[in-house]
Amino acid sequence: MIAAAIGGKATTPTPGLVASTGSEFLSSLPKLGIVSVPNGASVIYLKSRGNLRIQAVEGSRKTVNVNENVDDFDNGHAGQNRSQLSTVGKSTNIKWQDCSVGKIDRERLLKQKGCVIWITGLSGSGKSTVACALSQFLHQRGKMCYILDGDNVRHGLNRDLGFKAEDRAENIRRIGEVAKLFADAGVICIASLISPYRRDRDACRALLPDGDFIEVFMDVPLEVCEARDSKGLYKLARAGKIKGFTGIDDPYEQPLNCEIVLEYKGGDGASPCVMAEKVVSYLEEKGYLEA
Ligand SMILES: Nc1ncnc2c1ncn2[C@@H]1O[C@H](COP(=O)(O)OS(=O)(=O)O)[C@@H](OP(=O)(O)O)[C@H]1O
Ligand SMILES: Nc1ncnc2c1ncn2[C@@H]1O[C@H](COP(=O)(O)OP(=O)(O)O)[C@@H](O)[C@H]1O
Repeated sequence: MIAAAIGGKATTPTPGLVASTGSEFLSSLPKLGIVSVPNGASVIYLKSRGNLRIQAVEGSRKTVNVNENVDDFDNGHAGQNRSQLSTVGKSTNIKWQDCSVGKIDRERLLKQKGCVIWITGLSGSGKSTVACALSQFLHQRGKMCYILDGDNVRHGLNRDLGFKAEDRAENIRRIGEVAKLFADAGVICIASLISPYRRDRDACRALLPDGDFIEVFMDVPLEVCEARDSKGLYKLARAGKIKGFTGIDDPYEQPLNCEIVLEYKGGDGASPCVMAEKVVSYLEEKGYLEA
């Protein structure tokens, strides 16, 4: 019955999927559980706000995807009720260590709500500039924020990664996980990286409770980014001296349903400050600047 509720008969459900089911049946389930579905995959689910949310799926032959996000979305205390030993990816026999001080407590202290503002776009589209302007505005208002810039994180945590597709995917995954920790700390985390693949961005979105992942698309034409070429990288890419450069000979997949689009308009209307103010207004409207 659980399998029917979350995965149907033949398909493997994906992490992040939310399935509704009868309330009586739902109340009979433990908060967190593992169940096998008919095609042999194991599914870890979490009860959240009257629904079942898929946390991780492991196939019978290979791991489909693993998402260790088992935050308790109902009370903001990460990991509550995770009392059993579990397997996450290659880690076996692990147990969540809980603490009585939770996300909500930290948010009250900071008078804000933790979230992730994920700025995606081509190189030269203005991601870092907007991230910095946004950080300045928030800081001036007494709000705690932190920028995870792709370029900067590649100087440390992600120094072992290059720009081939699987390295970019791992870069995005790691930054997504770190951003999630910042949000759990109550911080407004601004992630600014090209993140060219929709699937990878969506996987980061699935790590967070609904609403807390705010995707911002820098909608700037390639010609404009290339004309800016502040680092001279487009020139090198056009000359064939950099292979696999996003927008030139590597793909960029635009968001389909992002929360905010910052569109290049030319002239005064498109200054980084105006763009950052748009993000601040969104945060204000959605209640992220108060606890
Ligand atoms: N091949 C290739 N493609 C795109 N970008 C390249 C490449 N090689 C180096 N750079 C520089 O690295 C910065 C992008 O790093 P990211 O971590 O944001 O990229 S990604 O999200 O993993 O795709 C990017 O920074 P931004 O210009 O700030 O976007 C570039 O300066
Ligand atoms: N809104 C804007 N209008 C005009 N120029 C901009 C704007 N935003 C950024 N720039 C300029 O474009 C260049 C690239 O910006 P940057 O923030 O480094 O982009 P990214 O982080 O996406 O690579 C910089 O020289 C920056 O000053």
